[in-house]
Amino acid sequence: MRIAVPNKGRLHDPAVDLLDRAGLHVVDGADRKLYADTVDPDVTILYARAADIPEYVSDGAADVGITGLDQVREADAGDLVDMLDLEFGACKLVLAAPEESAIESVADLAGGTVATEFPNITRNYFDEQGIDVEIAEVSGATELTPHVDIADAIVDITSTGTTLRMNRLAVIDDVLESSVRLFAREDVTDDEKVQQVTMALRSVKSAEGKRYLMMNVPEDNLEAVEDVIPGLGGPTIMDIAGEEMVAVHAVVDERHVFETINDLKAEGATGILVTEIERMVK
Ligand SMILES: Nc1ncnc2c1ncn2[C@@H]1O[C@H](COP(=O)(O)OP(=O)(O)OP(=O)(O)O)[C@@H](O)[C@H]1O
Ligand SMILES: O=P(O)(O)OC[C@H]1O[C@H](OP(=O)(O)OP(=O)(O)O)[C@H](O)[C@@H]1O
Ligand SMILES: [Mg+2]
Repeated sequence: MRIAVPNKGRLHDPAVDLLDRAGLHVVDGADRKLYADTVDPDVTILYARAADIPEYVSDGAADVGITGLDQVREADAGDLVDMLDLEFGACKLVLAAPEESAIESVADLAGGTVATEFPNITRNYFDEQGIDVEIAEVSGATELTPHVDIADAIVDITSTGTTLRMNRLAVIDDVLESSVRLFAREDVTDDEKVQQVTMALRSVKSAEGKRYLMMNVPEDNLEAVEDVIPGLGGPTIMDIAGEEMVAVHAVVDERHVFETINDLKAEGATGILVTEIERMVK
């Protein structure tokens, strides 16, 4: 089974880090190599440009790929199945025009020109709106084009909004919300290895933002303690030999840890430990 992973750019490090946390450590992955092995002899990595990954997966050079939804939509590369939202690389494709221009809605662009690195997404967007525009494909610095009379508006990626602001461009409409996903070719979604890799990555995502609480609780207060531990199924309770205390383990949302610990202390819990969780396999 082969996984296509971004070879450089902003998606490379988080993708490799995620595979690592899923236990799929890359071995012998020296810089600038095309392929790398992983600790699983049946799983190899193919390093490719984020924009090429959809095509590589649909053509069979890899079976699954890690790349942005924007890249998959732009590639129009056969039927890729969105297996899992990996939740990094979040950004939006937006339609934007110069702040001082007369363009205030999509309709104002009829007969105009829109510059973009995403001609297919842009074409589909305007087709759906029933608005006829010329599309000027560029390969970067899209934000400059409206200021040099190449285009009236752009469709481009924004995340913090800094680049749009610096170029005095106002958002007219959201075109696509994107984040990095695990994609699989349709014919391999049920393969055992594909399922195993998906499960491993999902287990890392499930553990993010969760903490493991361990504590000792007087037997008599157990019910009260169970009441203050929020959600995620009942806690695990273990007898402590020869004592009138029980050990309680539970998974809680990180956001609730501060409050929960205060509540637990009030109910007589002692020796409370809070630890991170690497993976949660359901
Ligand atoms: N602010 C952002 N700008 C660009 N891409 C982003 C941003 N936030 C998330 N992404 C995602 O990263 C992808 C771009 O990956 P890419 O490998 O091209 O990174 P890069 O750092 O822009 O490298 P390059 O120098 O090749 O442009 C986008 O298609 C999108 O899915
Ligand atoms: O909303 P912001 O946080 O400002 O991010 C958006 C900018 O980031 C990307 O460029 P990138 O840094 O990838 O440079 P590039 O044009 O060389 O790809 C993208 O093309 C936008 O220009
Ligand atoms: Mg870029």
